[in-house]
Amino acid sequence: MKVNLSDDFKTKYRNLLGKRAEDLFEAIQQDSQEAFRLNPLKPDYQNVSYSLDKPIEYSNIGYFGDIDGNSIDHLSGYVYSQEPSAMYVTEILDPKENDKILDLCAAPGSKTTYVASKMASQGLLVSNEINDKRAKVLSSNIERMGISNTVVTNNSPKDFEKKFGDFFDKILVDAPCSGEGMFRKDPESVKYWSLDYVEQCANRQRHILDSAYKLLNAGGSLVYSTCTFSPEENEENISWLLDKYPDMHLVDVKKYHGMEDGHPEWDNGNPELKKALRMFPDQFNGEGHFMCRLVKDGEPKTIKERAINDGLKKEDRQFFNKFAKANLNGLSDVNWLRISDFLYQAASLDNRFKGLHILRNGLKLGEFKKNRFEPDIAWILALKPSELKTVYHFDEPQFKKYLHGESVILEDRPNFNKWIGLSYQNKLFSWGRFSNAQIKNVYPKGLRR
Ligand SMILES: C[S@@+](CC[C@H](N)C(=O)[O-])C[C@H]1O[C@@H](n2cnc3c(N)ncnc32)[C@H](O)[C@@H]1O
Repeated sequence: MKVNLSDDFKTKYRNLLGKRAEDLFEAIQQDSQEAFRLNPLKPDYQNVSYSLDKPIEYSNIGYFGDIDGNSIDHLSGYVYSQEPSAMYVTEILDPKENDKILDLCAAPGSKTTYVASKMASQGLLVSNEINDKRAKVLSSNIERMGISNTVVTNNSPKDFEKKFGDFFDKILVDAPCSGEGMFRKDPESVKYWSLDYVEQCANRQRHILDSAYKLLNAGGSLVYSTCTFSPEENEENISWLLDKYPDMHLVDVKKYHGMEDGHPEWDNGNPELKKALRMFPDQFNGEGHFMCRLVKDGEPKTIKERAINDGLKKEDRQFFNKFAKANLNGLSDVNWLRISDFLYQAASLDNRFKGLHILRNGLKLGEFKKNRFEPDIAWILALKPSELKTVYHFDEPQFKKYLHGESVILEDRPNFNKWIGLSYQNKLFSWGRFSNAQIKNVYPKGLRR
């Protein structure tokens, strides 16, 4: 589909880029670059049905290629579709296993799920999204990828300031922007673009950056990224932050083939801005992006957790242990948390979260029903086959039937325990409730196809 670039857009970029602007306009009319990531949180994670022949040089889990949202690799969280430029944002954030990380604009979750996959289920990741519908999508993507160290919140960045103060080691602001770098991926988005819209976005981004500064511990890193070319939303906002907060400074990030320096001449001429990174689709094999990493001066403060009560009732452990004894090969010691009738393996028991709108705190293990415990899909997506007493491997017709919402009859009438893991192509994707030679369908209605 042709992208209809407005005269204002063309004039603006002819002024900034000179003759090169024509190459950029031409690149915007080409197909966008498809890519995907593997998920190292899964066992045997390279076992996917997609070709791994075209690796992305700066990511050890990223590959060029397209994936199918109905494939088992996708449904079981072994792959995540993400275009190549966006992958580099997580690389420059450089998540480490015991970090406390805040992603302030996280939905639908491409960067956050990459961050979590680098933290190996350790530390704490808070994935926040201000828009409630988008926050739900974020939460389901986190569930699909089997992530357990993440609290998903649905708040404005400002809501965190009083509660958390300078709590976080690393913060990602992947800001809502005018989206110029995504025009060819989403040609409809060009309709919203105007010179005024760029200004509005830049203004909103400053508010988010201001919160991010306040939430960052001394010595911590802030990564700012947009998928737009406009200097107002990029270099100008970084200059604004550096002027307002002199204890912040830009640091160099490695630039691979086709990645370019930031443009000081599009702003106040400060040569530091060259440390930022730009990707233009006429030079780089990906969509348009801007990103940079800033560090806050000083020695990190020690942050102590202020633990809340886990909310478990007396009989909860009894019901849960009964379930575990019958269906699992053991149980590791985790932070339990009961919220209404649901049991979580909490990512955090810190009372700083009190009053925030939390969609998910860690891993939802299941629900207490009358005198019993029933496991949740989120849990199976985070378990390994070796942790379950019984895993039943479906063939293709059985898999399709189950995915469609039907039960599956086992002619050989095996003698299984009640809750079994279901796998297809060696990937766990659902619980099954076994009774009387049948695997009863418990695949969530919203996921059926
Ligand atoms: C570029 S998208 C984030 C994409 C996401 N990081 C990913 O990789 O999948 C920006 C997000 O910021 C959210 N947003 C919009 N206004 C906001 C505001 N004032 N503060 C924080 N986030 C906002 C949008 O709803 C949107 O989900």
